[in-house]
Amino acid sequence: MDRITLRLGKFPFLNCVPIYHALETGKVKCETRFKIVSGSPTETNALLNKGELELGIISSVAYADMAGKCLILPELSISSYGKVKSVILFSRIPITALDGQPVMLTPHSATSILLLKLIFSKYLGIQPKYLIGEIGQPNGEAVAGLVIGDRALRLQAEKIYPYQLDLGEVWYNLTGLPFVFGLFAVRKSVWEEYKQVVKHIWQALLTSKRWGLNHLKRLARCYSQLSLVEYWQHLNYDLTPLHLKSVKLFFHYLKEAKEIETIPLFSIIET
Ligand SMILES: C=C(O[C@@H]1C=C(C(=O)O)C=C[C@H]1O)C(=O)O
Repeated sequence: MDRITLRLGKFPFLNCVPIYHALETGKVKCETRFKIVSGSPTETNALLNKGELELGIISSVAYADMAGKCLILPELSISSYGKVKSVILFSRIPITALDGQPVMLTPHSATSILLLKLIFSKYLGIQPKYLIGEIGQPNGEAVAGLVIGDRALRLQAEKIYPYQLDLGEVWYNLTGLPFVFGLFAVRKSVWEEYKQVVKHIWQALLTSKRWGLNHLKRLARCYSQLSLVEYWQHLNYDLTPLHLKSVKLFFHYLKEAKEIETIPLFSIIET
């Protein structure tokens, strides 16, 4: 029996709870030994790229760089059909007035940053001045900023910024497609050597996701926040042909905008 311990990447965001909770808490058993490593999207992207993770969630756009060394795990993603609620551009002034204005881009994101740039350049015809960092710092010069994850949920509740753009909603209105923020990937070399082990953990993730989606209220109570049920219901965790069509369209636009060099082939593990 293989005694490898797989390092499985996860985001430290509430969006991951429905997929990971049952697996992390042992409610769903997995024959494979694994260790969960938590990091922001830019961190898990880099760790998987360097081989410091064997598999896990990454920004969807990171796959464009890593397609040579990674494969996609089926039936899993972090997506939304419309409002995502945790990928938001917050602004002090109307969004259409942001031309030439400083806009902060969170350093934790890869995909959402490019989606925002695309929305500005392709659909709004606006060219803000991009800076990397988080909004809300004292003396910060930015009038607007892209925020992802739990901080985006909190900022929305605080209502400090009067103008807000939900990027999942914009993509859906423009394309009629779900937007795929995160994909699950495994390193090719790991898949080649440990197919059964990878399949075990993939199956455990699917079982854990099913458990999570059937117990959203119970999960929300763990965080003493019943409103999380509605948040999680806005998210979608599948990877259907429609999701893949959407990622391909997104990559096509990114290539047009010279943000990525090539559109990769989408290689999914055979299960
Ligand atoms: C849905 C979200 O989007 C996240 C944003 C990502 C990115 O911008 O690279 C990647 C994965 C997602 O989990 C979120 O932050 O809640």
